[in-house]
Amino acid sequence: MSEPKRDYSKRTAARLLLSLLAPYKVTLAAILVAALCDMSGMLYIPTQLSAMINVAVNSRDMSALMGHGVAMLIAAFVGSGGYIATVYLTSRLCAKVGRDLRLRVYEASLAFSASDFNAFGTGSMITRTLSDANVVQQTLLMSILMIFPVPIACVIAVSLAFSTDVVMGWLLLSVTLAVIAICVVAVAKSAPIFTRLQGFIDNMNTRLRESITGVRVIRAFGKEAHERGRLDETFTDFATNAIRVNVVFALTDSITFFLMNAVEAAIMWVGADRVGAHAMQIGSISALVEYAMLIMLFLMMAQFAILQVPRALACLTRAADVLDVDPEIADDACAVALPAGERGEEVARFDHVSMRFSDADEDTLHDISFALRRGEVTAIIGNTGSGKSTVARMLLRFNDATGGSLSFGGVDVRRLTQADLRARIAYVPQKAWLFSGTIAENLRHGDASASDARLWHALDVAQAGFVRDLPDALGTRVAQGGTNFSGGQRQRLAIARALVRRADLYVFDDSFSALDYKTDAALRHALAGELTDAATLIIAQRVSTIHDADQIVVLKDGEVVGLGRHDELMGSCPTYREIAESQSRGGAADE
Ligand SMILES: Nc1ncnc2c1ncn2[C@@H]1O[C@H](COP(=O)(O)OP(=O)(O)OP(=O)(O)O)[C@@H](O)[C@H]1O
Repeated sequence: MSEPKRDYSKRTAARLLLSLLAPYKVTLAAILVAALCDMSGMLYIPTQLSAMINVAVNSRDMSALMGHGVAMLIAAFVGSGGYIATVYLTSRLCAKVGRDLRLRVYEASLAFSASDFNAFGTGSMITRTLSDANVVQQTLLMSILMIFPVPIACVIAVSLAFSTDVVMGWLLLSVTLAVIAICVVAVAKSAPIFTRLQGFIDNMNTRLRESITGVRVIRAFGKEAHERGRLDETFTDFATNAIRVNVVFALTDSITFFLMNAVEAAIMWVGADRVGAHAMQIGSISALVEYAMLIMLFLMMAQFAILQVPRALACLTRAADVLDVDPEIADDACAVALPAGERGEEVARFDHVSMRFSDADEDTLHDISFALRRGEVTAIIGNTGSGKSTVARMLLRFNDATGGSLSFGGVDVRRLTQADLRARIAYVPQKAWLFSGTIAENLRHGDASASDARLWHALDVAQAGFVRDLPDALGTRVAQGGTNFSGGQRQRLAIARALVRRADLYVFDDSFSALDYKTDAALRHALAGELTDAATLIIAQRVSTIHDADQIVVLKDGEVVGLGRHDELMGSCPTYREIAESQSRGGAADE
């Protein structure tokens, strides 16, 4: 499986972040104003406190004391208001950015072909859509609240310290630079580990998913211990790296806490000398201690947030990788619409079509030619792996022809929009997948506006009368994947879902395989009366299922080796005769 193109340059991540923030310029401006109020209020309080102490020590002027007290109160209100507004606006902004990123990645993945999707893997796509977007959202929140105010706070506090006393200014500046240096080292050490951690989450997701969905196979083969070992290895990789990061955190925190206390002691020590030398007033010591504590606190918080930045950049780049993919199947810029009410007799035509999967070395289909006509049933039969499902998927443009052309309604499918094309086709996939919800909701995937009467009619044609016996009938809950129904019931519900749609072409990809012969025959009989106005394509393994088809395409290793009705093929096509005879020997041929 080839890895998608990856460019871990920070510019891609930065560009994506800017495009995510672009719609929220006004909110960003409001956050800037609120943060400035918060910062000014916070730093103004120690300045006023220092002035208050100096007044109390020197003159005991009550009105001056009251003035400083009122100024402190106003600063406290402005600061708190600014802080509340900053947190509120930032939380809203980041939640919206997270939502937008998730939506963008999800929408991009909807346009992926199977091989585009395989290039990333399901586990990684889930991590990129959910966990990565969460990391970006949280880091953006922390960055705005914890990193963004730091330079402003440091510059203001160090300037105030210098204006109070030059020696104290140098002291504060030196400690600030020392803590910044520690932060830089800690970030440099932990950034690569954080980036690796995201890859480990991918691995955990992929393996966990595999072992949960395959739990029955694991139990049936007694492979619990082996599977536990595989998961244990993945969890241990993650834990080992997470511990390494936490050790860096713990060391940095302890050093910074030590420096916080050391700088407080130094300010007291040096400050006492400076006050003794009448170089500054005693109240200024409290202001300087406050400035120092604020700087340390901001730097510590910033350091925690900065450590998340490389991980968030990696997540943004991983999202950019998804958004940068040019989907293998894309709508033509000059796509034409199928003429409304186009009712030509020939619904679709394969004209010398060849198809090679992008990751394959040879063609899966070679030079296929046949037409699907309105009112006719076309069947495809062939050995497993002969390319039957690939033919069906090409009709829906899940894969494009690499040679020849496939037309729908007389127009090359590559010149139609995918939505227009798929709206004309009702498809029952090989694996009958149902969504969590009710039976009615599942059936209305075929047509959202279908009435209950139409749903019941489709269920009757699909031989899914068992729904009538369910206590909640159409309102019966369906578990994810439809696992609360049997394989045959799921197939019939998937057939009914397709029948709810009014289409020009109905494609049944091996959709009768889980049905018993009697139900299979009853279903085909009901379908024959129902789909007289559309083309029908039935892919089947059993000759009995396609016995009455108007034309049967016999596929062998991706080539058409026979085309005709049952009786003709029995005489002219050895491959078909072999399949039919092997089934009749097994008692599975014509009823
Ligand atoms: N995404 C893919 N990438 C590469 N090769 C693929 C891909 N999907 C299918 N193939 C290959 O194409 C061939 C035809 O597959 P296809 O599913 O069309 O066969 P089929 O006749 O429907 O088989 P079955 O009867 O078992 O469902 C197989 O050899 C398969 O391995």
